[in-house]
Amino acid sequence: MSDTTANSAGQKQTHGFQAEVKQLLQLMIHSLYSNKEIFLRELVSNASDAADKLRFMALSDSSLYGDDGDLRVRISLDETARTLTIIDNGVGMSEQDVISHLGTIAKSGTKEFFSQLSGDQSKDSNLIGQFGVGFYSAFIVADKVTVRTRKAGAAANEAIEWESAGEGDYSITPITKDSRGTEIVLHLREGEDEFLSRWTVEKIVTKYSDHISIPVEFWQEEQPESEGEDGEKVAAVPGHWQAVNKATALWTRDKSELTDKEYNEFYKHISHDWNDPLSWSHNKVEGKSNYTSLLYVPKKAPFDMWNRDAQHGLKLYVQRVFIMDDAEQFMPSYLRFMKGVLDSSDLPLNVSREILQDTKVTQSLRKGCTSRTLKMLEKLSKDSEKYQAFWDEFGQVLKEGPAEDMANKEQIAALLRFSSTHTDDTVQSVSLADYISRMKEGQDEIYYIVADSFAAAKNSPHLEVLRKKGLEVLLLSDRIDEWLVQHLTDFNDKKLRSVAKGGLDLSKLDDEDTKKAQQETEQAFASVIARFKTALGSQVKDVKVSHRLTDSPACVVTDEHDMSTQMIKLMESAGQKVPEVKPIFEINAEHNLVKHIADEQDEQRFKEWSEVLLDQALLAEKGSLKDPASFVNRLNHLLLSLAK
Ligand SMILES: Nc1ncnc2c1ncn2[C@@H]1O[C@H](COP(=O)(O)OP(=O)(O)OP(=O)(O)O)[C@@H](O)[C@H]1O
Repeated sequence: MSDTTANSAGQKQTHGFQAEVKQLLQLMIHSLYSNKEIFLRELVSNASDAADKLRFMALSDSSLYGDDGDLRVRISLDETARTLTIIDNGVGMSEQDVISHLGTIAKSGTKEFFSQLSGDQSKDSNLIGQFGVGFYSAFIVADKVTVRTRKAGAAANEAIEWESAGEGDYSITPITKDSRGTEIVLHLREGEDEFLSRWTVEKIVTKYSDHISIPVEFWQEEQPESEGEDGEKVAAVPGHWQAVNKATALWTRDKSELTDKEYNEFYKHISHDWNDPLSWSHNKVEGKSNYTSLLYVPKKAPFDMWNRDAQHGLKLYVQRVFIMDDAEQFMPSYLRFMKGVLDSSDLPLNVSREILQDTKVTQSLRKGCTSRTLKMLEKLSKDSEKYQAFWDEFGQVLKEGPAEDMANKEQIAALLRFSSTHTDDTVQSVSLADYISRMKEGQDEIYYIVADSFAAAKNSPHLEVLRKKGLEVLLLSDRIDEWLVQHLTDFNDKKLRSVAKGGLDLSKLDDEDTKKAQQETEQAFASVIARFKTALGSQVKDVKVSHRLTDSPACVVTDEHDMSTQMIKLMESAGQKVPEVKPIFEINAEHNLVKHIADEQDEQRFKEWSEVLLDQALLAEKGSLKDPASFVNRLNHLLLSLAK
């Protein structure tokens, strides 16, 4: 069966696996055992990728095909030797390729993956699935794997044999291999005889790899001449390789003839994800633009979603010829979690990443894919359970949308979900439309607060009067939120309004009696306010009677057009110089502590109280003080004087 011979000139060398590979192999063998048949999916998937890569290289050098242009994968079983062999005539590997691909893990997210392992087998098996199992899954069922490979364009005697028992090391030997491509021989472990059964293996291949676009073939034994039902002679059929799959690119097939299972398996093939996708959208566009897109929303975020250098994007084909993986030009960054295939008839076959950067075709494809994705998410949002699962994984990325994509701002805003005082729950499930539907009569703005944490937002003194009036407030505490509200200033003609800023005016919602009472308090308190202003001097921009507090004695707010506290913190943490922003100090005239201070006749003591009150308010707002020691000293001094 094998077309290889040992290369007498070559020396066998032994190499150690990278430490992570050893760990991954151990984990895989133990955690994925109950799902062991997936090794076939992984190896057939790699063979199909190898065919795609060869086709791509042959676009510029068709001699790479040699006399072997029909790309395919073959699977053969040998009961006596107890081996299962997968043979492709794809791109193959050089010695260097073999060492770097089959001895190390060169993937972004590797560190995060290993740091998240828990030792719990079922949890870890899911993590491995998400991370991608790939070639090493062969060791779930094999106690020895032999790979023989010859790279396209290399001579027969430049082939390589890689062999390992999946423990600490592997060997590499130069060999002679007559044909191009890769042959992977799995020496099955004791007890894995089911993978020697043609029927079983064929069934698994059909289950997982029906969508593979090249033929997956099994050997069909010779059929001797026989007699038909009516005694007629049926000619002998010689032994031949026969495909068990449809071998057409799945996205070129008609939607109506594709099953969910096929879509799911295809997703796993292109994404290297373990889970089924959450949803997909398959579209053929004809007319001004001609392309087919098959876009998937994954269930789980990849390990490297927050890594700026991580690769993402669609698999690009031009007229069914694979061109590149991770073509990021067709999706905006805030949709970088999307997976899928784009097959364009308008791009040239020799298109490169550089050319893609700024062609009209790219722009129109990007527009099409973006709009398709947003529609898909909108549809998904009708199923609140599924959409919540999506939001919990990818919501933070989608929140980058309004800043990045002005044209689709309103549509993206409709997809956003927040925590709010309606539920007071950390789960972000409130849409802006939900919020608007609950707005009180006379309310024409969407209220929000941005804080460092959910607890800080939820317990902020700024919410006191809004809670009392039954006005809902969005509780924002993700890192991206301050950035989001800078760009998302309104939705459905309703302005978004920070409750921590000076411009908040709830008087429209108050009845005449309340307004009158407020005016009276302001007048009665005018002299106390003047004392506060003198006592605090340049520490504050202004001092006012507050109408937003019920339980707290005081709070600070930023002037409507000043930079918000949260924005200042973000800029400071990014090492940027921020101009000093003085707070407006608001006093709750009804609070007993404030009444006590107002009665204080000693101006020195009044100043101390004012400063303690201001520091308290700053602490509640920012979570820290510039000079905490002085605050503690002043507070202790006052406490002592009260204790006397
Ligand atoms: N049959 C093959 N022909 C040519 N190259 C191959 C073949 N099988 C594996 N490789 C090379 O080895 C690399 C590693 O394969 P492996 O399956 O472990 O990872 P992957 O396919 O890149 O991603 P994943 O681990 O998510 O499946 C591949 O990217 C490819 O370069």
